[in-house]
Amino acid sequence: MNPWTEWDHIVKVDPDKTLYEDETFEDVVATGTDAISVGGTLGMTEEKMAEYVRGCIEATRAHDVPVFIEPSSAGVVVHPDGLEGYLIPIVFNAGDIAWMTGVHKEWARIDDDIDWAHTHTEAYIVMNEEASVAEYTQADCDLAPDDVAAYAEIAEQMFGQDIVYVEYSGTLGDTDVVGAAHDALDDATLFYGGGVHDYDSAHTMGQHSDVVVVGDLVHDAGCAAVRETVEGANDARN
Ligand SMILES: CC(C)=CCC/C(C)=C/CC/C(C)=C/CC/C(C)=C/COP(=O)(O)OP(=O)(O)O
Ligand SMILES: O=P(O)(O)OC[C@@H](O)CO
Ligand SMILES: [Mg+2]
Repeated sequence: MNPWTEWDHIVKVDPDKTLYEDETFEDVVATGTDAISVGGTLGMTEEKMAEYVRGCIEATRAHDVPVFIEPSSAGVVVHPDGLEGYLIPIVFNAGDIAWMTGVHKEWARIDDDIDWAHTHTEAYIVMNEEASVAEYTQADCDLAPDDVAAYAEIAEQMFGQDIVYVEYSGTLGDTDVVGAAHDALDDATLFYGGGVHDYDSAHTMGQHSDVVVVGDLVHDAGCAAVRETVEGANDARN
């Protein structure tokens, strides 16, 4: 069984940002999140990625919290020992086919060490036009709930995707949109990310998705706030 089918919550740390005050990766693990993914869009380098991934792997060694890399380009993928795997975005509503196959082709061309057994794809639907990721991928964010549901449906049924990711990076999404994607899936897992900042927002989004992803909060407000979101996401499932 795919590990994410058991998850309620992911912390996404961005190597281009610092942790909150003097917090450590151990503090991030102690929030009770189910997995850590390392990724971001802007300012990413292989060095920053390697340093953050190393820190996360060391912090999770004594715990059962897997660490994944979620790359925004082929050049930032590293292969350290102890990494659980790779979550590779495919942007279904991108304005350029590069974000569906082009950069992936390029990755396969330049990286001879791809560990396919631990590489999983995520069918992204990017919904916040203000986010860097929307600009980066020239995403068409002008979508109604039935458009998003249809993208989710084809991602699972035609493209065999096990993860669909409704991405509102930076802002809390529309529950009608998120819920429509959720309802459109049979067995695939719906990740929701964007603007989750407290118990209530995590609980609400957790009720309309399978896994809640929390990003900026860990950098901007710290682990006490993240812990609340873990509780909200857990309670939404139970
Ligand atoms: C083929 C390989 C190895 C990589 C390419 C994978 C693709 C298609 C990436 C497209 C961009 C994407 C969906 C990246 C995922 C990470 C993400 C959404 C980070 C959050 O982005 P923002 O919050 O907008 O960016 P900042 O926080 O950096 O402003
Ligand atoms: O940073 P936030 O707004 O929490 O978004 C989380 C994640 O979906 C970003 O890729
Ligand atoms: Mg961000």
